[in-house]
Amino acid sequence: MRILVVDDDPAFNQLVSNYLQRQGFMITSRHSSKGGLEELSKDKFDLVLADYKLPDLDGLALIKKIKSSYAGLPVILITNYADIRIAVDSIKLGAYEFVTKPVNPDELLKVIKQAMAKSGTQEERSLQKSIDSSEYIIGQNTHTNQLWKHVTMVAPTKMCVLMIGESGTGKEHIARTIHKLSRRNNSPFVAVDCGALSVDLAGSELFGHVKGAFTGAHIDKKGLFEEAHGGTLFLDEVGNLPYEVQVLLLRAIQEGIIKKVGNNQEIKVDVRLIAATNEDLDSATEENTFRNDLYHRLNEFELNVPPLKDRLDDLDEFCQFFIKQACIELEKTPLPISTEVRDIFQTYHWPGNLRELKNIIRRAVLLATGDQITIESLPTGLMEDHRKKQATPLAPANDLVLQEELNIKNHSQVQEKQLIENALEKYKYNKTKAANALSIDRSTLYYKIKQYSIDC
Ligand SMILES: Nc1ncnc2c1ncn2[C@@H]1O[C@H](COP(=O)(O)OP(=O)(O)OP(=O)(O)O)[C@@H](O)[C@H]1O
Repeated sequence: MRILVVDDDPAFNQLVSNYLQRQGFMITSRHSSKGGLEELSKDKFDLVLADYKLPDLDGLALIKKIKSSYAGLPVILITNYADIRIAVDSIKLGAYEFVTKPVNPDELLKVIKQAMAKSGTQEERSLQKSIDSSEYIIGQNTHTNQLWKHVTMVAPTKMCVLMIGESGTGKEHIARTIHKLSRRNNSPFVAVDCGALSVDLAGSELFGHVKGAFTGAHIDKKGLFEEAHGGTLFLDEVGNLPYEVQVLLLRAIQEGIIKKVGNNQEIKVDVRLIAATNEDLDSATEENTFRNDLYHRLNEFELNVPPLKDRLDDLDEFCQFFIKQACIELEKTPLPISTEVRDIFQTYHWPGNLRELKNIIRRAVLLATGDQITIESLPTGLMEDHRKKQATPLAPANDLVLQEELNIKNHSQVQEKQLIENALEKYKYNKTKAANALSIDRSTLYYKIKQYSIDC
């Protein structure tokens, strides 16, 4: 395996090169970006290790150049910890990882091995089969730009993050990105669907059990907390957690100590928690279905993830991204979407959000026969929705009267705001009832209240 080291500090360069050679790698080292790029044009490498501070182009500019000519080649950036923003930018530009100075050789070796395992050999890369599923689209939308800023700010901390958003908006993707941008990125990211944790099994799933603890416990088992030790535990659909399990979870978070089922021995765990919900947990605490203390423990930092229909300005970028992914997976040549399809996408309300868009595009790429994606490759449900919308034009805003069956998903932003205000007023600011009347879930209502700065 060949590694290109680009660093202008001769002592550091020598040290890293010697260490990696001892680990069995073939090393070529250069002291500038220009030198590094020359090497890449002459020879094949499996990985580039680049310092940020270089005498000509800086590390970020170097990553850009490498990614434009050798897309699948993993690059690891070396920065000072004080340069955390640069490190974050490097990930956005496609770096596999960043390592901070002073470099711990074992940590470096681990990251290099992970990068190589993920990207495969030069031959595999040249087949362009690898999909970088960790790529994160920030988009143009003001709200999602702000969201990205918050993601990068909270990532390096140990704060618990609570994400609120509809299904398919990208909550797990954000959780993985936070983990990747954190200092825990060399330890595991473990995800659990809380709705699937039954009262009977939750203790054993979260904290593990010892052999003989209950009927069927034939061997000792590690729980999710232990598996995520040193890393991040992602609690998806946390609102579905049975009440009894919430108590167990709170204790584990507060004390950082767990006990396996059937054993009294205390085990210390170091886990960062990220939770996600598509419910309004605030109301759930009022209704006593979610513990208030757990809610506040998880909600040290809140992120609101908008539904796709509220970030349609990002739709084109997501389309391109998902087309690229689908084409790599299905071994097809990238193709654009027709203007007609684009118009349909722009007026659709996307109840399944990014997941729905990704699936529709994947299907369309598979079915496409010509040189672009046309309406023939769209699912019938989407086309029917479009036809219905065309057949029933919207009533002018001043004619609108709130009706129980009104669905706000079909209205413009001005109309939407008015409808939400009317619904809130009608139901005396009871958000559950207002959301029901508007046929949206409570997390969307909360998001919209914030979006339109509605006073309630
Ligand atoms: N910012 C993004 N950039 C690129 N892809 C994204 C982004 N956000 C989401 N995706 C992709 O969209 C799909 C849906 O995202 P994800 O599974 O994270 O949604 P979710 O909100 O966690 O859904 P659920 O609540 O149903 O679990 C995934 O395939 C994910 O990779």
